[in-house]
Amino acid sequence: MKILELKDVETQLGGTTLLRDISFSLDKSSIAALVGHNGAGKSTMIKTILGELEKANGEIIINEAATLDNNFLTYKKQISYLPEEPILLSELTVMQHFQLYATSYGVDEVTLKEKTKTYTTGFEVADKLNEYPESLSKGMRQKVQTICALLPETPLLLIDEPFMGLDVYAMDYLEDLIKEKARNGTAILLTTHQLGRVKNLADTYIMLQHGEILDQGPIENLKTIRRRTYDE
Ligand SMILES: Nc1ncnc2c1ncn2[C@@H]1O[C@H](COP(=O)(O)OP(=O)(O)OP(=O)(O)O)[C@@H](O)[C@H]1O
Repeated sequence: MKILELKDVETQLGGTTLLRDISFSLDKSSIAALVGHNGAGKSTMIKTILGELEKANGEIIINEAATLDNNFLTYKKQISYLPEEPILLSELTVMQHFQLYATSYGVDEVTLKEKTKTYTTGFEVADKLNEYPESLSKGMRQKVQTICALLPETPLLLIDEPFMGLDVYAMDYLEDLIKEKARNGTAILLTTHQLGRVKNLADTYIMLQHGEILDQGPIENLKTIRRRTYDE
């Protein structure tokens, strides 16, 4: 079953075309890596799927039904998103952030409690639940934002640079969690520059260059791509 499908998507901003002729799909339980040089259009693609950037042309379909055009709320509720930079609120404690995300996505109290315990222990932030974002390190804020995105069970999870700012132990833990999410049915699209790590994580890759898809296919094929095209 296709969880996400893009057909001939084009995104423009201020008269400039940032993405053109973007077509790909993601199956249930699959992990796709969006790769490419700085400025290739990876974050733009994520923001277009989220509806933060308005597409100029084409179609984006979730769960073979909802689109941004025909049912915005149903569409949005099926996506969980981990941004490149944490966007935490200075007025809320760590636990209040988790409660906010849980409430927004209808995660029940028991599940919230269980997941909070598991994830905060795994990411070594269990003693930070009553802290405010200002008193956390950059990596800790990233961990809190990561946990927020992992709390809901949505069909689609979008992750912009999942390993940014995390220590090696946290990266390994997150890799396991992403794999577990996929096993449970979630389709995951992640952007990354860490090709070595993504080869053990993703099933497929989509390579962007200057806002267009240069190449896509099974992750094994990434090994054969010339270093000139994408330097490891
Ligand atoms: N707000 C904006 N206004 C104008 N141009 C933008 C804006 N945001 C991004 N762009 C342009 O869109 C293109 C794609 O940028 P994007 O951030 O999607 O790249 P990326 O592949 O995510 O890069 P990186 O690996 O550096 O994160 C770049 O040419 C960038 O200059």
